[in-house]
Amino acid sequence: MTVISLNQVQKKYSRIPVLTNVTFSIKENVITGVAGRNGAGKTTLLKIIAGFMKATEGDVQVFDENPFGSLLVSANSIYIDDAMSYPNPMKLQELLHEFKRFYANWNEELAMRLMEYFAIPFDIRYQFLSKGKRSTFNAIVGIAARCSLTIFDEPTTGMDTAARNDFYRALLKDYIVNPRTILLSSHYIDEIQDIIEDLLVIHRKQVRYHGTVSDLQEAHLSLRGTKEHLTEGTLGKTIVSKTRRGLQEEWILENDFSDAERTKLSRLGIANTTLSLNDAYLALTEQPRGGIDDVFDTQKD
Ligand SMILES: Nc1ncnc2c1ncn2[C@@H]1O[C@H](COP(=O)(O)OP(=O)(O)OP(=O)(O)O)[C@@H](O)[C@H]1O
Repeated sequence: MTVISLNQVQKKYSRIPVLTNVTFSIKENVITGVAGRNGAGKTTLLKIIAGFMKATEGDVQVFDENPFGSLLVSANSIYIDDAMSYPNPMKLQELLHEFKRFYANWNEELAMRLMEYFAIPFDIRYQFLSKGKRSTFNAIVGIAARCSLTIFDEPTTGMDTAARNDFYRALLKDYIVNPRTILLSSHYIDEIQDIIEDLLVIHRKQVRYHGTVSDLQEAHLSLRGTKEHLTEGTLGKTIVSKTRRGLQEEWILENDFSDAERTKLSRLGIANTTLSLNDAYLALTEQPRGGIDDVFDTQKD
């Protein structure tokens, strides 16, 4: 069953477009990573899906309804980010009590066990928690709510490495037993790659990629060699990026090489490897040509 469906969605802030022609759909019970450079439009997209803001144009369907103002969507979804706010006077234990009333699938025992594991005091107000502990508390709420649609927008902001690892592990363990549709935005692809099945990449206001992690990795090839050999071996190919590596260069290209073309690469002494997910993602979203090297390159050709 399709849980989220966007068709030709556009979003403008004060007439300035930040999302254009966004079309994709997400099936039930899949964990999808949402990635993109700073300012790409991830938060805007996630808030449109959560029903917090309206798209300027296009059709948005969540659980077969327009999420904006939908009771069905708000009752079955949770949106967690680092800007959560709760009523000031309430202590965490009182908040947890309220969540139990609000979220139909709330698992109190799990919430309590996670609070204890992450050493979060119950008898304190949210605003007095440290930055990392706030994120951890929000993450616990996101997991324990067990909503059919769970949206985490950069949930690990401020968490230390151990807490980040534990959060992703807890989320995955709970998801395996209680599958739901999860959107998880992060700038750290390495951290989420073991738990996501699909990746949605927003770039230049549009969907640059939506598909499986493995398909993305196979879509590109990394080649290392001298500039002359690389130029000869990649004639007519689409070059995504070029980076200096000492005396050699690393070029990332779209992977449409035939067997004969790969043989030619070997003959020229060019090493070819598939990319890590993070490198494949960077290849999609970095500037073409030399990237940051160009800034320092005073001898451009
Ligand atoms: N309320 C707003 N009014 C005007 N412009 C906005 C507003 N909110 C966001 N923007 C702009 O919309 C664009 C997308 O912002 P958004 O927060 O969705 O990006 P993001 O991908 O989540 O960024 P980041 O990775 O830095 O968190 C940015 O250029 C941002 O400056």
